[in-house]
Amino acid sequence: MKSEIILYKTLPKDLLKQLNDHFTVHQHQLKAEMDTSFYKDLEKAEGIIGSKLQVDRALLDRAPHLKIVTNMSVGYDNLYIEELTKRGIMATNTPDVLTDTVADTVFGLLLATARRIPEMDRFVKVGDWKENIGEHLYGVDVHHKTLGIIGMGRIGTAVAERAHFGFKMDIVYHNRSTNTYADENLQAEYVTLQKLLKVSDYVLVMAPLVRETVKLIGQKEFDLMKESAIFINGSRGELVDEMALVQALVAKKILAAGLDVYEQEPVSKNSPLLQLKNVVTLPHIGSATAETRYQMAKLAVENLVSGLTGNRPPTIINPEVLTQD
Ligand SMILES: NC(=O)C1=CN([C@@H]2O[C@H](COP(=O)(O)OP(=O)(O)OC[C@H]3O[C@@H](n4cnc5c(N)ncnc54)[C@H](OP(=O)(O)O)[C@@H]3O)[C@@H](O)[C@H]2O)C=CC1
Ligand SMILES: O=CC(=O)O
Repeated sequence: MKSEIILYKTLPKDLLKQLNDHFTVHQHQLKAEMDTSFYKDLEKAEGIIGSKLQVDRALLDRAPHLKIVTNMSVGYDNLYIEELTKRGIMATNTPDVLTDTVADTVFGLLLATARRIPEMDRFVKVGDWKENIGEHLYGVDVHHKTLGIIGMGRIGTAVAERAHFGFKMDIVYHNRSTNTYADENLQAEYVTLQKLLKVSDYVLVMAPLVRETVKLIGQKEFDLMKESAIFINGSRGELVDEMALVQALVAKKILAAGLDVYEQEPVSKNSPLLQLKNVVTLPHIGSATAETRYQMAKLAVENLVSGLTGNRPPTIINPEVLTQD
């Protein structure tokens, strides 16, 4: 008999076929509150595949046969990894295949914020371009400035490569450990978080959301930044105290911000961030290109098929479950 699995994301036809060849697939929509039919299928499911579903103890209690949770994203803050591991359930994510695409998005966001590209686009389209623009609409340079990266991992490093080779920027970074590749190849300098905030023209947050990084950047951190600093968040909204960010922007403690992620997603249309001209907002599109989303879905399917056919999933997060009794 085929294993039963839950799919809660749309897949390209060929990948859906692959799943149907191996499993009985129950398709659901991700909702804030999953409905009764989802929980009915969850009772029999050996695998689940999709992204953003909160996999917590309450959900796992309703999934007695679950063997693998396959996240179609690199971030896995929606998964309670310790609990999954305790229960011997595999968890997988999709690293690497999205790194360059997310780095492109982040660098695009940085450029758009510095050079006020969305604002200038509106300026032209509403017919305000009647003579040469004045100084009040000037942007600021990106090349040869200092970029501070909090979270110099795969994506942080790919952003640093763009900054170093393409824009001749100086790179400082903060992690819990040093990044030898970045030190040796990008002349990046490991610094304390305080120093990074003080010296950077651009501050980029690219660390994962874990207990220690919740509200890592708040009022105290914005106070340390330069008045000319541009703040970019490409990781998760919860790493930033959003009210403190609004206050820093309104009080002109920093110059501008570029955001792909928010404390609450989709961001509320009443969020003060949306009223500020010096904020560039994207709808969490870091990896959202057709090619990369396909590669992420392909890797997720590979993880699921491997995990449920007795093979090691290529990007397992908690490999210790494979050797548990
Ligand atoms: N906007 C979007 O669409 C996307 C957002 N993301 C987000 O980006 C994050 C990073 O992805 P990726 O680069 O692949 O992950 P990596 O694990 O490769 O990099 C994360 C980096 O953060 C550092 N880090 C971890 N904890 C801390 C901490 N407490 N303080 C400072 N640095 C820390 C790690 O270094 P060390 O262990 O030495 O501390 C590591 O260098 C994902 O977790 C996800 O949340 C990812 C893809 C798309
Ligand atoms: O936010 C996206 C991810 O892949 O993580």
